[in-house]
Amino acid sequence: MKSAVLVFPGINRERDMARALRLASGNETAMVWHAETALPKGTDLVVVPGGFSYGDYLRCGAIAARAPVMDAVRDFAAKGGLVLGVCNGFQILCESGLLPGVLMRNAALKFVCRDVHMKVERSDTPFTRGYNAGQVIRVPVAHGEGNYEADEETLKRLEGDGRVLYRYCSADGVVDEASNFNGAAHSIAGIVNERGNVLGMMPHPENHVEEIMGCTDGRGLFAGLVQQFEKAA
Ligand SMILES: NC(=O)CC[C@H](N)C(=O)O
Repeated sequence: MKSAVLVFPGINRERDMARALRLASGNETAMVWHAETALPKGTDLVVVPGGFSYGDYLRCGAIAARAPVMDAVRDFAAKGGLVLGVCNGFQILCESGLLPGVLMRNAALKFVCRDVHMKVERSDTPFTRGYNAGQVIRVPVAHGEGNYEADEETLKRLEGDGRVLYRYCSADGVVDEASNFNGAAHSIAGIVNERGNVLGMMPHPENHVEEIMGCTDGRGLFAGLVQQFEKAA
């Protein structure tokens, strides 16, 4: 699997992401600067990583969404290429129109940095095939604007089409107000676009991939993506 990680000024998780991708795939990852107008030839997966692009000015992700490289990402996605956005990456994908909805300030208006749990809603997608449907995984979050919101019609379509792939829950899988730490509509942690090739999620699976991190629950996402390309080869 050939992956490309985008780099914007203020991003800080790009190396964690590149490491997780390398551990899973055995290949080096291309780092692509925001001012580029093309992606490396043969790219299978584009990752928009987490951080504080452009200092979170205006709204998280609003400026990065207008960077030159995002036109190339839009073309790539339009051709069916896989795009993964994590945290600030999810915000950038929403701001760039690749995903519906918006990430608002966390309900308690505080930055939250801790481990949370989320449920994998289905396992028959490139972004979840490394897990079982209904599996509960532990993942870190670190964000101030993770409260996913969309209009009623959009939420209905997301649910009806099975496009909510990850949902916040308790350690034993209960989806309720208590486990919905940032106030997201329908406890949404991650969604895909209509075609199913663009995923945005707030938690950081790349930070739970090695024993030394205290948890390896994030591995499934990367292993599943690698499997996807092994299958295609
Ligand atoms: N870890 C991140 O990507 C943080 C995203 C964004 N800066 C926020 O605070 O919401």
